[in-house]
Amino acid sequence: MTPRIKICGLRDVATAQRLAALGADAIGLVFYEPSLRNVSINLAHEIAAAMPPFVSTVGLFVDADPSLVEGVLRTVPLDLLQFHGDESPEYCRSFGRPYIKAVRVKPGLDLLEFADRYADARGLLCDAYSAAAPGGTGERFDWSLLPVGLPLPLILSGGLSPVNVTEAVERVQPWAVDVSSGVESSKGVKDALLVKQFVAAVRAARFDPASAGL
Ligand SMILES: O=C(O)c1ccccc1NCC(=O)[C@H](O)[C@H](O)COP(=O)(O)O
Repeated sequence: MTPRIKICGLRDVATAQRLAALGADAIGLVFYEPSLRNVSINLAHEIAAAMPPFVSTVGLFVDADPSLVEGVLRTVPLDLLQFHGDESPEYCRSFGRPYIKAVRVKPGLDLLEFADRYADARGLLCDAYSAAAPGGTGERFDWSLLPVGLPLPLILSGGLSPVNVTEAVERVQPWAVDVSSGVESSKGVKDALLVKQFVAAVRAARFDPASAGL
C-alpha cells in the first residue's frame, strides 16, 4: 500500500478520466472564482459524473458563501468537501457532508491544536503558506514543521512534483499526497506524462501505513 493520490484543479472531462486511469485516487474541482482552475457548476457536474467507481471527487472552496456550497451540492455528485480558507469548524460541518480542512503551514502555528478544533474532519490537508494566494501556488513548506501524533489523517500538499514526492513520502509518511502545479505543463493545464511520473514516484517511496497513523 502507498499513500492515496489527489490531483487538484481539473478542468475537463477527458483529462480527469485520463488521470483516473493513470492512478489518481481523487480529483479536485476548484470552486473559487479568482483561480485560473475555477470550474462552473455545469462543467463540474460533467467531470464528476464521468469518474469511474472508487475515484473520489472533491469540491474545493475558499471562504465561500454557504449558498455557493449548497448550490454545488445540489448539482455535483461530490464525495468530499475541501475547505481551503479560514472557515470555522462550525461552518465546515454545517453542510452535513464529509470534509477535509486545509491549513497553510507556517512557523508558530500549533497544528495539534488546529487538528483538535477540526476533530470531525476526515483529514487535514497541510499546504504551504503564501501571501499571494490561498493555494495552488506550487510552493512547498518546511516539512519539519509537521508535528508527530496528528490526530487526523495527513494529506501532504504544496509544491509537490515528480522530483520531490518520493522524498516527501519517505520523510513525512502521509496518508495521502495532493498536487496541482507540479503536474502541469502550464498554469491550469495538467500534463499526463508528469502525472504518470508523479504516480510512479509515490509508488516507489518506502511507506509504512503504521507510520501514517493507520
Ligand atoms: O488550485 C488553485 O488554484 C487553488 C486556489 C485557491 C485555493 C486552493 C487551490 N488549490 C488547492 C489545492 O488543493 C492544491 O492542490 C494545493 O494547494 C497544492 O497546490 P500546488 O502547490 O500547486 O501543488
